[in-house]
Amino acid sequence: MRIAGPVMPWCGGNRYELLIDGPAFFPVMLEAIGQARHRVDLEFYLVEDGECAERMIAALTAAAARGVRVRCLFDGFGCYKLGQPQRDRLVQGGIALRFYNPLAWRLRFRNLHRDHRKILLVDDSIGFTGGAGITDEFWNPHNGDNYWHDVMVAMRGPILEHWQRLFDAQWAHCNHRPIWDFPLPQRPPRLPDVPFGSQGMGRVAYAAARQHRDILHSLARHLTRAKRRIYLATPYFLPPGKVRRALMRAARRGVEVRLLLTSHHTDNPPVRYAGHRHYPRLLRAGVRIHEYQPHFLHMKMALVDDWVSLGSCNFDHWNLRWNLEANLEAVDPELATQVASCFSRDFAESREITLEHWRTRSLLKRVNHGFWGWLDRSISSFMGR
Ligand SMILES: O=P(O)(O)OC[C@H](O)CO
Repeated sequence: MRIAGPVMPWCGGNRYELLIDGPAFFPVMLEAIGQARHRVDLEFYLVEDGECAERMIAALTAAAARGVRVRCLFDGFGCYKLGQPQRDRLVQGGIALRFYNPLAWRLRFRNLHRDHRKILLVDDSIGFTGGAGITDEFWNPHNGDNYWHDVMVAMRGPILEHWQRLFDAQWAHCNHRPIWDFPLPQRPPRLPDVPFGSQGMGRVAYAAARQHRDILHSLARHLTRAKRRIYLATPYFLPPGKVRRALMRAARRGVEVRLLLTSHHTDNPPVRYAGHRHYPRLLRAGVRIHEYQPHFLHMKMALVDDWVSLGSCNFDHWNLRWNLEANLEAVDPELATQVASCFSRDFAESREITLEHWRTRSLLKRVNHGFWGWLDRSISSFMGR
């Protein structure tokens, strides 16, 4: 498989389980590693020293010690808070460790290319993807109630073979041919149609900078065809114009369109402010906007009618320009129900932003929205969006 190349097909007969928040998904992931017999592959953007990484390293080195082949592919920037002692422990524990695009002066803007994927594959038996990183923000067993709100999905079935192909290709390429050396596509990829009436259908949708963006094209296609509902969650709301326009058009034709976004609990206030500049037009078109109150909302998940897309992609123009991303797309009644319930609970714990509320925002907020919005626009046009 060429890394910037083919679109993955749909395949049936898969089973999914949505796992909500670190205290739910990390123990399941660790248990899966504990039961590995042949192979564990891990590709993660964010990996930092702490209790969470400690548990993960212990599970990985224990697997390697009993003869399991363990490979870790971490992003060269996302893991900068993973100290040398932990890296040494991994390597001395028999784990093959690679880094994607470590920072270097000579790369200049190309330092912005990041491997943002979050994938764990264990044998051919179970795989996980979602939005989390291996850091204490997502799970600290000693501090149970304080976490970034995110989801991972556990996957079983033939789709694991496609995830394995994606991982193997990236593992092989990461030390050789950088993504920017691949030619830009002449036209958008040809996406396979969603099969009708099956259970457990799934597809690996991925992005590789501007060279391959099937996550975006697929999302846009589903937004355009939506009939009943569109629920979309992202922590960094800077969607490409194509996505914004599709959301507004859907709302105008009567589709229930609801966004789940961050509140003041965010790790990046400037990005939140920059995204706010899109609120008025979306609200006028009939899009409902909810800001999640209990924690930092970090999940990236879309439900369009019964089609689900969830994984690493924030659906924002920055991620889609520079990053490697990977999402599960699924059409499966059980998963759609789990995702819809997750959204319903989160909407109930959110503050809905209305146009009236928007018009009465403070002067300081207006200045922030204006400044950060202008900066986002200016940098994007400088980079030739
Ligand atoms: O890039 P994400 O969406 O995985 O989020 C990670 C945060 O940016 C860490 O600050």
